[in-house]
Amino acid sequence: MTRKELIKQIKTKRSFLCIGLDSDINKIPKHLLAFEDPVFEFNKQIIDATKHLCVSYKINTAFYECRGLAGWRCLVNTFNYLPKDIFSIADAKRGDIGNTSSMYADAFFDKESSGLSFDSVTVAPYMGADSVKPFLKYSDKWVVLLALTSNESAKDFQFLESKSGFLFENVLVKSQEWANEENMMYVVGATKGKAFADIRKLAPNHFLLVPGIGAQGGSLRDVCQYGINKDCGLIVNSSRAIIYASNGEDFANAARNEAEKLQLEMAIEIEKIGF
Ligand SMILES: O=c1ccn([C@@H]2O[C@H](COP(=O)(O)O)[C@@H](O)[C@H]2O)c(=O)[nH]1
Repeated sequence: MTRKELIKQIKTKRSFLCIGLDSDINKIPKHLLAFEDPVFEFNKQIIDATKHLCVSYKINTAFYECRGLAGWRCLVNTFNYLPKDIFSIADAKRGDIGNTSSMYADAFFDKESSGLSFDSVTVAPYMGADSVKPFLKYSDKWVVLLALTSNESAKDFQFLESKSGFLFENVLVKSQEWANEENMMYVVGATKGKAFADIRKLAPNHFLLVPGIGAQGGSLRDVCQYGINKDCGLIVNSSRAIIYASNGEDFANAARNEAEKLQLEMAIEIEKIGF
Protein backbone atom coordinates (compact mmCIF):
# COMPACT_ATOMS: atom_id res chain seq x y z
CA MET A 1 0.00 0.00 0.00
CA THR A 2 1.30 3.47 -0.85
CA ARG A 3 1.43 6.40 1.55
CA LYS A 4 -1.19 8.15 -0.57
CA GLU A 5 -3.59 5.20 -0.26
CA LEU A 6 -3.04 5.04 3.47
CA ILE A 7 -3.80 8.72 3.90
CA LYS A 8 -6.92 8.35 1.77
CA GLN A 9 -8.17 5.56 4.04
CA ILE A 10 -7.60 7.69 7.12
CA LYS A 11 -9.60 10.52 5.56
CA THR A 12 -12.42 8.25 4.44
CA LYS A 13 -12.77 6.25 7.64
CA ARG A 14 -12.07 9.21 9.96
CA SER A 15 -9.76 6.84 11.80
CA PHE A 16 -6.09 6.03 12.27
CA LEU A 17 -6.79 2.98 14.40
CA CYS A 18 -4.81 -0.23 14.12
CA ILE A 19 -6.28 -3.28 15.81
CA GLY A 20 -3.76 -5.76 17.13
CA LEU A 21 -4.66 -9.40 16.62
CA ASP A 22 -2.64 -10.61 19.60
CA SER A 23 -4.94 -13.59 19.76
CA ASP A 24 -4.07 -16.00 22.53
CA ILE A 25 -5.85 -19.36 22.51
CA ASN A 26 -5.93 -19.27 26.33
CA LYS A 27 -7.75 -15.93 26.42
CA ILE A 28 -10.38 -16.24 23.70
CA PRO A 29 -13.99 -17.03 24.68
CA LYS A 30 -14.43 -20.69 25.62
CA HIS A 31 -17.34 -21.35 23.25
CA LEU A 32 -14.94 -20.86 20.30
CA LEU A 33 -12.93 -23.92 21.30
CA ALA A 34 -15.57 -26.03 19.52
CA PHE A 35 -14.39 -24.65 16.15
CA GLU A 36 -11.76 -26.45 14.08
CA ASP A 37 -9.48 -23.40 14.37
CA PRO A 38 -10.70 -21.40 17.39
CA VAL A 39 -8.21 -18.54 16.97
CA PHE A 40 -9.05 -18.08 13.30
CA GLU A 41 -12.77 -18.00 14.16
CA PHE A 42 -12.02 -15.40 16.84
CA ASN A 43 -9.98 -13.27 14.41
CA LYS A 44 -12.64 -13.58 11.70
CA GLN A 45 -15.40 -12.33 14.00
CA ILE A 46 -13.21 -9.49 15.32
CA ILE A 47 -12.33 -8.43 11.77
CA ASP A 48 -15.97 -8.59 10.61
CA ALA A 49 -17.07 -6.46 13.56
CA THR A 50 -14.33 -3.81 13.35
CA LYS A 51 -13.10 -3.44 9.77
CA HIS A 52 -15.16 -0.27 9.15
CA LEU A 53 -13.53 1.42 12.17
CA CYS A 54 -9.83 0.85 11.57
CA VAL A 55 -7.27 1.43 8.83
CA SER A 56 -4.88 -1.30 9.87
CA TYR A 57 -4.57 -4.72 11.50
CA LYS A 58 -1.37 -5.77 13.19
CA ILE A 59 -0.69 -9.47 13.53
CA ASN A 60 1.90 -10.06 16.22
CA THR A 61 3.54 -13.23 14.94
CA ALA A 62 4.56 -14.41 18.44
CA PHE A 63 0.96 -15.33 19.23
CA TYR A 64 0.95 -17.67 16.22
CA GLU A 65 4.54 -18.91 16.15
CA CYS A 66 4.18 -20.24 19.70
CA ARG A 67 1.58 -22.74 18.43
CA GLY A 68 3.80 -24.27 15.77
CA LEU A 69 2.28 -25.45 12.51
CA ALA A 70 -1.32 -24.87 13.60
CA GLY A 71 -0.43 -21.33 14.67
CA TRP A 72 1.35 -20.48 11.42
CA ARG A 73 -1.57 -21.90 9.39
CA CYS A 74 -3.88 -19.68 11.42
CA LEU A 75 -1.65 -16.66 10.72
CA VAL A 76 -1.77 -17.32 6.96
CA ASN A 77 -5.56 -17.80 7.03
CA THR A 78 -5.98 -14.64 9.08
CA PHE A 79 -3.76 -12.68 6.69
CA ASN A 80 -5.84 -13.93 3.74
CA TYR A 81 -9.04 -12.88 5.53
CA LEU A 82 -7.89 -9.28 6.06
CA PRO A 83 -9.68 -6.79 3.78
CA LYS A 84 -7.25 -6.01 0.97
CA ASP A 85 -7.63 -2.25 1.32
CA ILE A 86 -6.53 -2.29 4.97
CA PHE A 87 -2.89 -1.72 5.92
CA SER A 88 -1.47 -4.98 7.24
CA ILE A 89 1.43 -5.16 9.66
CA ALA A 90 3.43 -8.27 10.49
CA ASP A 91 4.71 -7.42 13.94
CA ALA A 92 7.66 -9.80 13.83
CA LYS A 93 10.53 -7.52 14.91
CA ARG A 94 13.01 -9.11 12.52
CA GLY A 95 16.54 -8.09 11.49
CA ASP A 96 19.74 -10.12 10.95
CA ILE A 97 22.77 -10.11 8.66
CA GLY A 98 21.72 -9.08 5.15
CA ASN A 99 21.68 -12.59 3.74
CA THR A 100 19.25 -13.71 6.43
CA SER A 101 17.17 -10.54 6.43
CA SER A 102 16.48 -11.20 2.73
CA MET A 103 14.85 -14.47 3.75
CA TYR A 104 12.79 -12.73 6.44
CA ALA A 105 11.69 -10.18 3.85
CA ASP A 106 10.58 -12.96 1.49
CA ALA A 107 8.76 -14.63 4.38
CA PHE A 108 6.50 -11.63 4.94
CA PHE A 109 6.39 -9.90 1.54
CA ASP A 110 6.74 -12.51 -1.20
CA LYS A 111 3.36 -14.15 -1.70
CA GLU A 112 4.69 -16.67 -4.23
CA SER A 113 7.39 -17.83 -1.88
CA SER A 114 5.61 -17.82 1.49
CA GLY A 115 1.92 -17.24 0.83
CA LEU A 116 2.15 -13.92 2.66
CA SER A 117 2.24 -10.40 1.32
CA PHE A 118 1.93 -8.04 4.27
CA ASP A 119 2.13 -4.29 3.62
CA SER A 120 4.74 -3.92 6.33
CA VAL A 121 6.92 -5.70 8.83
CA THR A 122 8.40 -4.44 12.08
CA VAL A 123 12.21 -4.52 12.09
CA ALA A 124 14.76 -4.01 14.87
CA PRO A 125 17.49 -1.47 13.96
CA TYR A 126 20.22 -2.83 16.20
CA MET A 127 22.21 -4.57 13.44
CA GLY A 128 22.25 -1.53 11.15
CA ALA A 129 21.85 -0.79 7.45
CA ASP A 130 22.50 -4.19 5.89
CA SER A 131 20.00 -5.83 8.25
CA VAL A 132 17.22 -3.42 7.23
CA LYS A 133 17.82 -2.78 3.52
CA PRO A 134 16.66 -6.20 2.27
CA PHE A 135 13.14 -5.34 3.51
CA LEU A 136 13.21 -2.16 1.41
CA LYS A 137 13.64 -3.78 -1.98
CA TYR A 138 9.92 -4.49 -2.34
CA SER A 139 7.85 -1.71 -3.88
CA ASP A 140 4.87 -0.42 -1.90
CA LYS A 141 6.02 -2.35 1.18
CA TRP A 142 7.11 -0.73 4.40
CA VAL A 143 9.65 -1.22 7.13
CA VAL A 144 8.33 -0.24 10.55
CA LEU A 145 11.53 0.38 12.46
CA LEU A 146 11.65 0.21 16.25
CA ALA A 147 12.65 3.68 17.47
CA LEU A 148 11.32 4.39 20.98
CA THR A 149 9.39 1.45 22.31
CA SER A 150 6.54 1.51 24.81
CA ASN A 151 8.02 -0.75 27.47
CA GLU A 152 9.60 0.37 30.74
CA SER A 153 12.99 -1.10 29.82
CA ALA A 154 13.19 1.03 26.67
CA LYS A 155 15.42 3.22 28.83
CA ASP A 156 18.09 0.48 29.13
CA PHE A 157 19.42 1.20 25.65
CA GLN A 158 17.20 3.64 23.77
CA PHE A 159 17.97 6.53 26.13
CA LEU A 160 21.74 5.95 26.17
CA GLU A 161 23.23 9.29 25.25
CA SER A 162 26.21 10.10 23.05
CA LYS A 163 27.45 13.30 21.37
CA SER A 164 24.83 12.73 18.68
CA GLY A 165 21.94 12.43 21.11
CA PHE A 166 19.95 9.51 22.49
CA LEU A 167 20.28 6.16 20.79
CA PHE A 168 16.67 6.29 19.54
CA GLU A 169 17.39 9.71 18.02
CA ASN A 170 20.36 8.24 16.17
CA VAL A 171 18.08 5.49 14.84
CA LEU A 172 15.70 8.13 13.49
CA VAL A 173 18.44 10.15 11.82
CA LYS A 174 20.64 7.35 10.42
CA SER A 175 17.77 5.27 9.02
CA GLN A 176 16.64 8.20 6.88
CA GLU A 177 19.77 7.55 4.78
CA TRP A 178 18.29 4.15 3.81
CA ALA A 179 14.64 4.91 3.25
CA ASN A 180 12.11 7.71 3.16
CA GLU A 181 8.61 8.57 4.32
CA GLU A 182 7.12 6.47 1.50
CA ASN A 183 8.55 3.19 2.76
CA MET A 184 9.58 3.60 6.37
CA MET A 185 7.61 4.20 9.58
CA TYR A 186 8.82 4.23 13.16
CA VAL A 187 7.49 2.52 16.26
CA VAL A 188 7.04 5.04 19.05
CA GLY A 189 5.27 3.96 22.23
CA ALA A 190 2.23 5.93 23.39
CA THR A 191 3.63 5.69 26.90
CA LYS A 192 6.39 8.10 25.89
CA GLY A 193 3.99 11.10 25.68
CA LYS A 194 6.02 14.27 25.29
CA ALA A 195 8.92 12.52 23.51
CA PHE A 196 6.70 12.74 20.42
CA ALA A 197 7.52 16.44 20.19
CA ASP A 198 11.27 15.67 19.96
CA ILE A 199 10.66 12.82 17.55
CA ARG A 200 8.70 15.12 15.26
CA LYS A 201 11.71 17.44 15.09
CA LEU A 202 13.76 14.56 13.59
CA ALA A 203 11.02 12.85 11.59
CA PRO A 204 8.38 15.49 10.84
CA ASN A 205 6.68 13.69 7.96
CA HIS A 206 7.05 10.00 8.67
CA PHE A 207 4.20 7.84 9.84
CA LEU A 208 4.60 6.58 13.39
CA LEU A 209 3.15 3.27 14.51
CA VAL A 210 2.09 3.87 18.09
CA PRO A 211 1.41 0.93 20.43
CA GLY A 212 0.74 1.40 24.12
CA ILE A 213 -2.70 2.92 24.51
CA GLY A 214 -5.32 0.81 26.30
CA ALA A 215 -3.74 -2.01 28.27
CA GLN A 216 -0.36 -0.19 28.68
CA GLY A 217 -1.99 3.07 29.79
CA GLY A 218 -0.70 5.50 27.13
CA SER A 219 -2.82 8.51 26.25
CA LEU A 220 -4.28 9.01 22.77
CA ARG A 221 -4.68 12.71 23.62
CA ASP A 222 -0.95 13.17 24.34
CA VAL A 223 0.04 11.17 21.27
CA CYS A 224 -2.10 13.43 19.08
CA GLN A 225 -1.08 16.65 20.82
CA TYR A 226 2.61 16.02 20.22
CA GLY A 227 2.67 13.53 17.35
CA ILE A 228 0.04 14.34 14.73
CA ASN A 229 1.25 16.01 11.53
CA LYS A 230 -0.42 17.52 8.47
CA ASP A 231 -1.05 14.07 6.93
CA CYS A 232 -2.06 12.62 10.32
CA GLY A 233 1.18 10.62 10.36
CA LEU A 234 -0.06 8.28 13.05
CA ILE A 235 -1.30 4.72 13.16
CA VAL A 236 -2.32 4.04 16.74
CA ASN A 237 -2.55 0.42 17.84
CA SER A 238 -4.66 -1.17 20.52
CA SER A 239 -4.71 -4.94 20.96
CA ARG A 240 -5.90 -6.41 24.28
CA ALA A 241 -8.24 -3.53 25.22
CA ILE A 242 -10.20 -4.19 22.04
CA ILE A 243 -10.03 -7.89 21.32
CA TYR A 244 -10.58 -8.99 24.93
CA ALA A 245 -13.22 -6.39 25.80
CA SER A 246 -15.48 -9.33 26.65
CA ASN A 247 -14.78 -13.04 26.92
CA GLY A 248 -18.41 -14.00 26.46
CA GLU A 249 -20.42 -14.74 23.33
CA ASP A 250 -20.77 -10.98 22.77
CA PHE A 251 -16.98 -10.56 22.34
CA ALA A 252 -17.13 -9.22 18.78
CA ASN A 253 -19.76 -6.61 19.67
CA ALA A 254 -17.75 -5.59 22.71
CA ALA A 255 -14.64 -5.26 20.52
CA ARG A 256 -16.60 -3.11 18.07
CA ASN A 257 -17.75 -0.84 20.90
CA GLU A 258 -14.19 -0.33 22.17
CA ALA A 259 -12.90 0.28 18.65
CA GLU A 260 -15.69 2.75 18.02
CA LYS A 261 -14.82 4.76 21.14
CA LEU A 262 -11.28 5.19 19.83
CA GLN A 263 -12.45 5.92 16.29
CA LEU A 264 -14.72 8.70 17.56
CA GLU A 265 -11.82 10.28 19.47
CA MET A 266 -9.67 9.98 16.36
CA ALA A 267 -12.32 11.61 14.18
CA ILE A 268 -12.13 14.68 16.45
CA GLU A 269 -8.33 14.75 16.20
CA ILE A 270 -8.24 14.55 12.40
CA GLU A 271 -10.93 17.20 12.13
CA LYS A 272 -8.50 19.51 13.93
CA ILE A 273 -5.89 19.09 11.15
CA GLY A 274 -8.50 19.91 8.51
CA PHE A 275 -8.98 16.42 7.10
O1 LIG B 1 7.12 -0.70 21.62
C1 LIG B 1 6.32 -1.59 21.35
C2 LIG B 1 6.38 -2.34 20.20
C3 LIG B 1 5.41 -3.28 19.96
N1 LIG B 1 4.39 -3.48 20.84
C4 LIG B 1 3.36 -4.48 20.48
O2 LIG B 1 2.11 -3.78 20.31
C5 LIG B 1 1.05 -4.53 20.87
C6 LIG B 1 0.45 -3.81 22.05
O3 LIG B 1 -0.57 -4.56 22.63
P1 LIG B 1 -1.59 -4.00 23.77
O4 LIG B 1 -2.39 -5.19 24.14
O5 LIG B 1 -2.42 -2.92 23.12
O6 LIG B 1 -0.75 -3.49 24.87
C7 LIG B 1 1.66 -5.88 21.21
O7 LIG B 1 1.57 -6.71 20.07
C8 LIG B 1 3.10 -5.55 21.50
O8 LIG B 1 3.96 -6.65 21.29
C9 LIG B 1 4.33 -2.74 21.97
O9 LIG B 1 3.42 -2.89 22.81
N2 LIG B 1 5.30 -1.80 22.21
